[in-house]
Amino acid sequence: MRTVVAAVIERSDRRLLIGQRRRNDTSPLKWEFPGGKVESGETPGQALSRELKEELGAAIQKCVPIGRVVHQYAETPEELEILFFAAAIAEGELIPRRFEKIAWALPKELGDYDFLAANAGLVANLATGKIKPGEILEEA
Ligand SMILES: Nc1nc2c([nH]c(=O)n2[C@H]2C[C@H](O)[C@@H](COP(=O)(O)OP(=O)(O)OP(=O)(O)O)O2)c(=O)[nH]1
Repeated sequence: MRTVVAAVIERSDRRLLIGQRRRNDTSPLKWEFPGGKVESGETPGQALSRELKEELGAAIQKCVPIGRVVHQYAETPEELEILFFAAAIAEGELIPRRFEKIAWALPKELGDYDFLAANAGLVANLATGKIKPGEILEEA
């Protein structure tokens, strides 16, 4: 089983950062949270920091686990364990290096985006306010 880490980043206006996969990626043009596969020798936290730097030029300041999903996509052989985190990043411009595009969406707008299948449960919990990443980070 391959482990993937992904970050839910909330801005001061409550919007969440989401990224659209590129046309030539697996699951083309689907939306996801920034992140990627944990490489050997890395902790999940280290992998999250590396991915956010690579994908967006962003520096993680804090992260707290908010969910775990095991999912197998039909088009890929490996089963995935996806670890979701609420994360805070340092202020500064984001440079989308690996996404078709990025967006800042209100939780209630998340349903308008075509997310990867494994994200359905988390997206529902964010959209209904059952999971509030900003509050979770503040309380941690
Ligand atoms: N970054 C990220 N990946 C996710 C999320 N949800 C979800 O199912 N995934 C899946 C998509 C990919 O299969 C895998 C992340 O792999 P990756 O982004 O590092 O690498 P990749 O697209 O090159 O992987 P691959 O499928 O082409 O092998 O996890 C999510 O919210 N964020």
